[in-house]
Amino acid sequence: MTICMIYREWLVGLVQESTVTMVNSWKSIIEAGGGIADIKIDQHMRSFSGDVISRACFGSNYSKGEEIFKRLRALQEAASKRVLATGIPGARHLPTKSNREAWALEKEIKTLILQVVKERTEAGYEKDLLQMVLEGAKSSDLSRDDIDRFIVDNCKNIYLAGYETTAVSATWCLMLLAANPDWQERIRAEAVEICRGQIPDADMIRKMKQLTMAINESLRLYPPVSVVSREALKDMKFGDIKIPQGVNVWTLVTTLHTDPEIWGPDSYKFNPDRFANGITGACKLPHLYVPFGVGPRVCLGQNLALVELKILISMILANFSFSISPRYKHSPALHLVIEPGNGVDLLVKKL
Ligand code: HEM
Repeated sequence: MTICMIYREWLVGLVQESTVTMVNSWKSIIEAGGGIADIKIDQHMRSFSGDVISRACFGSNYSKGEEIFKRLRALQEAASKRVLATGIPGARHLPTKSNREAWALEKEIKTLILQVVKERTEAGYEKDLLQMVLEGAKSSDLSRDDIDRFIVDNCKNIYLAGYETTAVSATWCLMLLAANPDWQERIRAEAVEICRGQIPDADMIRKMKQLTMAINESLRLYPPVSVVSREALKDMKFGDIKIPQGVNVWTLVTTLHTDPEIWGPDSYKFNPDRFANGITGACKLPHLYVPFGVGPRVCLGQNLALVELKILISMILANFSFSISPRYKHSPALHLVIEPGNGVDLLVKKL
């Protein structure tokens, strides 16, 4: 067995555990509600993806990982408020109340991460992402302070890149399946036939073609990351447009993903069948579909994210049926990711 396969099995195992926890929590809520429940699903999806990323990152130091991630989430909220609230260059250096709160959180996060690192170094080897970061730091020729910063920054990056994006993707996909019961039924039939009452594993999710098509379509219509950006490292020219060195070029993902020139006249419609022959069959050129970005800086966690989405959604479909609740108000909003402005409310029944 190669190292890659060992890691894949380990990751699939921990996604399965987090999924079972999520599904059991819905079963309890539905039982308490007498067979049906009106659930705002956003927070449940966040707990699921937070659980996966804490375990993937911090292995057996997982409960301390959760503490760190709780503070990172608070920091992320504070940061998005600060950016939206002022917009004044340099304002993030002023000792305002919210800045002081953010600085205190930063300090706590650093202390907690370095505490886990110390425990880990004393306890020995584990196969999690923290271990990979530590080994990356060890093989560099950075100074002690820079090593600490490297470790703290990488742990923060993994969390910020992998938590909200996966949670919001699952939320949008479930909303679309609730609004399209024919597709919900098709994917459920596929999941039930392939899994036969078992928890889906890597082989099973590979066989789930309809589910893959629906996830692709959901990431097309609601890509969590709205902009893929690149800085011009030298003066460049695209056609007639001159781009001076240092300028950031933003590609608007939603615009690319819904252009009728690229996707055809039904570009705003939920139609997973367009992915029946993969991404190349769905649009004019495959690099116009970029939910995970493109090129050498493409998302490092895309395989993990797809495993998470496939195991979670197929398990939910095998255990529950659901429709849109009358409480739901459709209002996609751009915060750090494109998320449902008022959350997603589903009426969920146990099968
Ligand atoms: C559905 C979920 C996810 C979506 C839609 C997503 C999307 C993206 C996008 C659009 C980028 C920028 C790529 C570019 O500039 O070309 C990115 C980068 C990145 N993502 Fe994800 N991501 C997801 C989940 C994850 C997960 C679960 C992890 C980690 C466990 C992760 C780790 C990263 C990292 C480390 C980068 C930076 C790569 C680099 O700069 O070299 N992502 N992601």
